[in-house]
Amino acid sequence: MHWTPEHAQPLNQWPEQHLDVSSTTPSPAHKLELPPGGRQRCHYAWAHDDISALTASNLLKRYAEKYSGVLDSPYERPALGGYGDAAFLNGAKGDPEPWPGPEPPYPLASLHEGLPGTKSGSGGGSGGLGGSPVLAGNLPEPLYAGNACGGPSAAPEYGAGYGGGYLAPGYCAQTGTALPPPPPAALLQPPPPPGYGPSGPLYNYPAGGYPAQPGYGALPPPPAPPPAPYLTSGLAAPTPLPAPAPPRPAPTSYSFQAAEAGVSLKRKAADEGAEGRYRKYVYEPAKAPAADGASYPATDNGECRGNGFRPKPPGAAEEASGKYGGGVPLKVLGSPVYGPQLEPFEKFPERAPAPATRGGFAVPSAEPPKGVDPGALELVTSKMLDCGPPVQWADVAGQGALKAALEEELVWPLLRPPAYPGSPRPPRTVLLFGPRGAGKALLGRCLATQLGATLLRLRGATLAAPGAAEGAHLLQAAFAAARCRPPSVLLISELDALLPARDDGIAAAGALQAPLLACLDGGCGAGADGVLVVGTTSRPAALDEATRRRFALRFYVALPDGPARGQILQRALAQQGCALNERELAALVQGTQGFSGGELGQLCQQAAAGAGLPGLQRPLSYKDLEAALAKVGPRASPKDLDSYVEWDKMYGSGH
Ligand SMILES: Nc1ncnc2c1ncn2[C@@H]1O[C@H](COP(=O)(O)OP(=O)(O)OP(=O)(O)O)[C@@H](O)[C@H]1O
Ligand SMILES: [Mg+2]
Repeated sequence: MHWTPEHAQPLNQWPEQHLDVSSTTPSPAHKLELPPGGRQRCHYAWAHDDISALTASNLLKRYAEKYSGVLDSPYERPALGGYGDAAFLNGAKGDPEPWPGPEPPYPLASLHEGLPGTKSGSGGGSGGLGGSPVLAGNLPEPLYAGNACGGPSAAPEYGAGYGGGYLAPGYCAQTGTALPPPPPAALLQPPPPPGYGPSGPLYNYPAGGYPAQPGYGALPPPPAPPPAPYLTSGLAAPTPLPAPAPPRPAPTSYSFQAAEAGVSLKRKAADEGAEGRYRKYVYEPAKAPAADGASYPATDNGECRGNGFRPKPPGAAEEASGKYGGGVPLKVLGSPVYGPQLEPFEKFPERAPAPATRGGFAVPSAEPPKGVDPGALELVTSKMLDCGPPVQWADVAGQGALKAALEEELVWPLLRPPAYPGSPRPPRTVLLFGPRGAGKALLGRCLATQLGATLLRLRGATLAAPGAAEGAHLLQAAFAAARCRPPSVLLISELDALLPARDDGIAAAGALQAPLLACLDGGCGAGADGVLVVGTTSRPAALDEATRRRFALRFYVALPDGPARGQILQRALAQQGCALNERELAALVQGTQGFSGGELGQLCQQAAAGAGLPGLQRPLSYKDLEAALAKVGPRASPKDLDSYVEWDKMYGSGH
């Protein structure tokens, strides 16, 4: 880069051509800033305040080049210190007048005046400042593109805010700090790595841009970095971020739901139109019994199996209409195969037979009990063993809450194996108290059926009749027989007959209490896990505390309510061929209020006896029953019923 005289231009034209002068009229502030007597030298000083930062930077670079050219010139090179800024830039060689500011300003006019190249005009001279147009023309275009010295336009990348108009009217030019010249040594240093600059951390973007953050859309493009006016020419421009990623497509995670919604909506509309509120259920065809004889295979874990209906499985409609139904609409398929059985009394679901494994309740006893007379044991077994038909829960009319309590608190704990070795034992004694004929013994039989146990029945009056010694002997034999046949249920009715409070003249009354308590302690203790003792009494108040505490559960068996009475009557009359209409049955239920189950049975027997129909020559009529009502009545008084309720509140287990 050498300056030639033919390319020289008048120095007074140079600033206008090569500086980004946006205004030729200095502002009043600038005028005031001019030093006295220095207008000629510094009349362009205000102009560089108005140039853009990029232009000033490029100008600095250019000056640096010129410094470098001077240093590289073949002429006798003065010492670097001989080009002191003060002397050189002020245009007066040897001018010792220092600039006031800490950093020298750019008095361009004085600079040109002091250029040695302009005076010598020798070819190959150093790059004096007057040779800047030549330098601009010789420099590669990209290096100086856009600058005020050689570029076609003056910093087009800057907005209006950088054009000089941002200066406030009262702005005072900082002559010493406007544009500090960078040290030439810094310019001579090797360029830093690409992408690194003075503000490297700020603009040191990764080559590929920032990766998109998961879960968010494309990041908005960061603000474009300014063109780094102070970067050296060899620095690479910051890597621009890639173009904003196209907008993310709509989330597809709901495509399944959307597709399903389309199908399900269609199906829903069809089902609702065809089946209405029952669209969720479908007839389940009968399944082949499992190999082990169970009604349901073990792998079938469907819900609501007992009632024969189950939630509609996918494709079940097609199966029903195609594979099983043969196109027959679902609503004409009839009742389900596994529908609930017609319960004679109330809708208490019939339970499955007792399972083969009875948990801790079944503990077989191999050897006969010691100390028990074999004759007595044989007598008890033959006389007291109940071989009646099994009694299911549905055979007991009414008593829904009581049956549920018995099942949950007695049957299930007994049938369930112990949770852990030290788990508490389920109750082995239960007391059922209530009016006579209320169904206490019936419930005892039902418990034996549910437990799959052998039922042994004892009556307190029967035990006490032969005397205390004989009664105790029989009592011990009964418990021994129960232990020999586990699981077994020992049903002791009229329990109060064994207690001393009884005043019916039986001599043995009260004498059997001690043997009873001893048998309860031994027969229902840890050594007799397979025995359940069910005591019943219509006089719970006769039980002393010791006897009462021997029974872990105490349930009140109340008289049957209206619906239960109707069911008991229907069953009893059906056995005699009597069929009452609804009105007659309702009137009969109304007229038997306060009757127990046993008394309702007596009523039907009395009606048949009164009609003189021992051989069922004709069915019973309502009039026969009306006539029997005059002879059979409830025995439990309201006072007695209140006493039961009170005792139940005090000692009952509740249900
Ligand atoms: N809830 C009931 N459902 C059907 N039958 C019943 C019901 N309650 C009582 N019975 C019938 O009444 C009769 C007497 O019942 P049960 O012997 O069980 O009464 P109880 O309470 O034991 O009387 P008691 O106190 O005199 O021993 C039985 O034939 C029984 O079938
Ligand atoms: Mg009884």
